[in-house]
Amino acid sequence: MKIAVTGREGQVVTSLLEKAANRSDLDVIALGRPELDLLDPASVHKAITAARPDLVVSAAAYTAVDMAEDDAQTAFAVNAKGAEAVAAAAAALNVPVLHLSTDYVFAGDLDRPYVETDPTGPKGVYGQSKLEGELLVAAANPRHLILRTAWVYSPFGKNFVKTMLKLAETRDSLSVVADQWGNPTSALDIADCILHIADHLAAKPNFDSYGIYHLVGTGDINWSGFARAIFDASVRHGGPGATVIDIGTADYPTKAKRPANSRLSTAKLKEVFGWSAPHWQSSLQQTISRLLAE
Ligand SMILES: NC(=O)C1=CN([C@@H]2O[C@H](COP(=O)(O)OP(=O)(O)OC[C@H]3O[C@@H](n4cnc5c(N)ncnc54)[C@H](O)[C@@H]3O)[C@@H](O)[C@H]2O)C=CC1
Repeated sequence: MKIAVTGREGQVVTSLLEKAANRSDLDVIALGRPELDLLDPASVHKAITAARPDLVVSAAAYTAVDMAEDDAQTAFAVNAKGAEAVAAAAAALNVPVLHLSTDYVFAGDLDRPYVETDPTGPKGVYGQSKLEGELLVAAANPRHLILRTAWVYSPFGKNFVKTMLKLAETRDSLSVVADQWGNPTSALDIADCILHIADHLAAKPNFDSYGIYHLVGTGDINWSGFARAIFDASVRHGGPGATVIDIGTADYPTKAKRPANSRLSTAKLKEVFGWSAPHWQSSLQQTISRLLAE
């Protein structure tokens, strides 16, 4: 099976390439700039058509949440029109598209994990652009799986885990928000899930449960609890640690507003695809031990 994935250096892309390297039956091709630029829909069509994949994974995005507040035009061009071009190129080849989306499509004011059918209500430009992307992807390709994920970390790229470990090299204590809750998600687990879904689709040519799915790590925590777990694991592996001080969102102003409750229910993913992610604590241990060994 040949899978084309958008982007070259992203956390999810890199994880997918690494996981697929263990599978001789899979050929994953990463398509990124300059050949595939989400700001240039013609380049998207050209690159995907030339790759002739059996499945397209749409993982590249404008992910700078705070910068997006001042650069809505680029965020929408990449996350909405760019995503639409990826889905349309897949549709033209008559193949499914797996599109990554986000918890930020929700306002975060519910007091339970969000299910796929809950009303959306993004609080910032990034979330609005990703929501628009979901709608355009769904309209462009009936064979779409929109995978909403959240709180992604990995040994690759930029993420909260790497930032915390870096800060602990020079700081004894750190203030971290305690009133935002979510499901930490390893990009390597996202890659496992994508490959599981790819196998599922290949085995079931008549699959018809296309639509939106939530894909996050099992278990939830707030950011300060996540930071403490990172330092506990780091110290256990001989790495740096720091004391975490709980603060409120109001004490840490950011340009873009974040949802207080980012928790996503993954029951639908488990029911339809028979897959669920490991507990976030076990995936975190693996990432920390790997980062500290590097
Ligand atoms: N990182 C996170 O915490 C979360 C990420 N997501 C979504 O998951 C997906 C993957 O995220 P990550 O791997 O963490 O992102 P990342 O920021 O690590 O990588 C983004 C990738 O997109 C590429 N890219 C950006 N602009 C592009 C353009 N104009 N043309 C072509 N490529 C372009 C970058 O080069 C990079 O390879 C994205 O759709 C993101 O919106 C959803 C929820 C949380």
